[in-house]
Amino acid sequence: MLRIAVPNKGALSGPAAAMLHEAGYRMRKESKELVLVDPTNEVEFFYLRPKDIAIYVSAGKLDIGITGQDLLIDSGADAEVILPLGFARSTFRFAAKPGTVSDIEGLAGKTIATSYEGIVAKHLAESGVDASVVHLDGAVETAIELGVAQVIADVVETGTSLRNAGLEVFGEPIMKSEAVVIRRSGADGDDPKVAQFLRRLQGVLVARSYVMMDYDCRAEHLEKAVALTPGLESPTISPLHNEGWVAVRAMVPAKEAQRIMDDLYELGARAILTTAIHACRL
Ligand SMILES: Nc1ncnc2c1ncn2[C@@H]1O[C@H](COP(=O)(O)OP(=O)(O)OP(=O)(O)O)[C@@H](O)[C@H]1O
Ligand SMILES: O=P(O)(O)OC[C@H]1O[C@H](OP(=O)(O)OP(=O)(O)O)[C@H](O)[C@@H]1O
Ligand SMILES: [Mg+2]
Repeated sequence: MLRIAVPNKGALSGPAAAMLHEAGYRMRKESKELVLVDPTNEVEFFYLRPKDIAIYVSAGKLDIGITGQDLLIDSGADAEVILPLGFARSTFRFAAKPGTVSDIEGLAGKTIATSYEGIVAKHLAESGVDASVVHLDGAVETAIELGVAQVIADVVETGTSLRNAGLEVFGEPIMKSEAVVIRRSGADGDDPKVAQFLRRLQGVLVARSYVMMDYDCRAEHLEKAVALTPGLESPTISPLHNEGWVAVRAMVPAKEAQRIMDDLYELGARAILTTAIHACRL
């Protein structure tokens, strides 16, 4: 049985559950379930706090886990990223009241509130800045107004939380993050059960970002049409009953599908269709 740590709550838990469901795994029905066995797929899911997942995985009894890259770094746990998952994308930044602190040197002697002490301490040490760090569990944006700190370091996605608190980011982003699959550093890289799990998630990532495109075009336009839809390996070309026409089938990036359909139409292609891909193994 493959033993997998998954986030039990917070920003990562919903999207992680959705991705696992799309990959064909059983999901818990009730948010109080701590462990779920999926015998058909030979996996066991452990629902854990996102911040703790890297620590559990590095301890060795769980094979892999889904967490945030920032949480992995913050924990200092001996685990490594094996697959980025493309959701829960965020940056990690310093922020303060406008006109107070505006660069990293200005942090000297200040108090910084954060839920990510590990990342902040590492960054301050690397920058050679001496500042105090106070740990808060969440809602860090309020810490300045309530006199706990002069600066915060927190996850920023849209910036809405900072704006609502009247704060402004300063300095370069401390790090970028997204959800990732991790394993213990130095774990067996060839474990077939892990490889199969990763292939399933990669299948979901591809299915989400590509569509299947079908169209008919005149044989003399085929080269130009294929240049627009080269597919992943090579498009499938089938003869049509009408002489001089062919049918083309290729995967295209979903984001570019509408532009490609316009270009194909201009070229004389017709019956241009896109269909969603539900799963795949490349
Ligand atoms: N608004 C957001 N947009 C994108 N990613 C986010 C957002 N908030 C948190 N994350 C990411 O989610 C992970 C944090 O998950 P966690 O569950 O600890 O946070 P949370 O949703 O703020 O929950 P909590 O309420 O327990 O603090 C981190 O990897 C972080 O970068
Ligand atoms: O830039 P934004 O789009 O506003 O997103 C970032 C905010 O989202 C998260 O907070 P959450 O809602 O999880 O509350 P928390 O502070 O209690 O963690 C994060 O901690 C930031 O506060
Ligand atoms: Mg939070």
